[in-house]
Amino acid sequence: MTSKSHWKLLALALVLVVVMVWYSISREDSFYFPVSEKKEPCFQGEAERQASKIFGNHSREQPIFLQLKDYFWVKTPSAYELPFGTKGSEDLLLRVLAITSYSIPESIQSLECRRCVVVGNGHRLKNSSLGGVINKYDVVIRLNNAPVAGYEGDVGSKTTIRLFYPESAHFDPKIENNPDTLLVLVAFKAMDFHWIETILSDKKRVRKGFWKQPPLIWDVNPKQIRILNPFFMEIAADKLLSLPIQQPRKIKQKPTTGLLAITLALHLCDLVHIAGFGYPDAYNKKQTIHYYEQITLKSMAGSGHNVSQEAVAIKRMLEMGAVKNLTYF
Ligand SMILES: CC(=O)N[C@H]1[C@H]([C@H](O)[C@H](O)CO)O[C@](OP(=O)(O)OC[C@H]2O[C@@H](n3ccc(N)nc3=O)[C@H](O)[C@@H]2O)(C(=O)O)C[C@@H]1O
Ligand SMILES: CC(=O)N[C@@H]1[C@@H](O)[C@H](O[C@@H]2O[C@H](CO)[C@H](O)[C@H](O)[C@H]2O)[C@@H](CO)O[C@H]1O
Repeated sequence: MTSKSHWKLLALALVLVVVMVWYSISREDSFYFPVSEKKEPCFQGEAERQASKIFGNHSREQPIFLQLKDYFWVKTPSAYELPFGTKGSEDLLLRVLAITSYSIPESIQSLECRRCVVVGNGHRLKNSSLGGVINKYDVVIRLNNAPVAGYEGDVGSKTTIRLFYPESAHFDPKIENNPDTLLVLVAFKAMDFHWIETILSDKKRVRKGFWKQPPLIWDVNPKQIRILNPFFMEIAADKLLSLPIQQPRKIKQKPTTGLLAITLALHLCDLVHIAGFGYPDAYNKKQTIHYYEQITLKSMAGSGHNVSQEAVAIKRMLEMGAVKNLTYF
């Protein structure tokens, strides 16, 4: 080989290496951890230790779900209105808590170490083949109306907890959940409590007051329903996003349901993994955001979310090891 062609080959190899390095940096694969077939080792109290660094020492004292006794026997005062507290919604809430439950199921309670995965609705779950891995966690947390049927290979089929609000409730909850899935209501406004009360007590439905028509008939067992303590929305907003809690603005800034679910998992679990989190860059106007439907970032205008700020918060949690990511970020 002549020395000229030798140099050409070397230059080609160099270009190849540069392209490979650039590709892996651009995908930020540093926050991807390879999935192993074995269960990750779980250390009791680990998430609690991490959560106390982010949220402070006392957040663990808060109940995960709202309880009747705190509104019936003792009137627990709340400093904030929904979605960050229950101030002003107590009477409605009292009626809802009288017909729902607040317990953490025995199947979770009895675990020595709680391995949890929070499944975001992001497009990067598509063709991920993570279904089997997701199903192995003790607790699988899903969000809104994200489907499972037809997507089992990528997202799994087990749903231990699903967070939702009336506008994000799946019209047929039986298809996308397991019979014992906990359906956890995240209330943003008093009407959200009113909606669940009318559904469960079969009272006259109200159609006004929602930004999207929620189901009017919803086939669920009241024993499956829980009401998320708005405290978790408050600390996600305050400690993860530094948002003001009292906002005069019409479009209130608030955490996404996914960030709220990670906050919840850090208080409920011992190990927290996430999958399907991460939005396209703002200039990427054509990229679809969900694994199950074709919609873009444009659909989120007016939602009161700051997805780039949330990405910073998630990266911080990944860097400190509070959570691990099954997809790339
Ligand atoms: C039009 C609109 O209001 N869309 C909102 C939708 C919509 O209400 C429901 O899907 C029901 O139809 O809900 C939201 O979110 P959404 O239901 O899209 O997604 C659930 C959570 O997954 C994470 N996610 C999603 C897509 C993506 N590319 N990257 C992600 O990280 C986010 O953490 C997100 O919270 C919501 O509740 O937060 C936030 C969205 O703003
Ligand atoms: C005042 C009002 O109803 N605002 C609505 C927002 O709450 C709503 O955002 C949506 O509100 C939900 C709570 O109800 C969740 O926070 C969701 O993440 C968020 O996107 C947007 C959706 O396009 O429509 C406005 O009219």
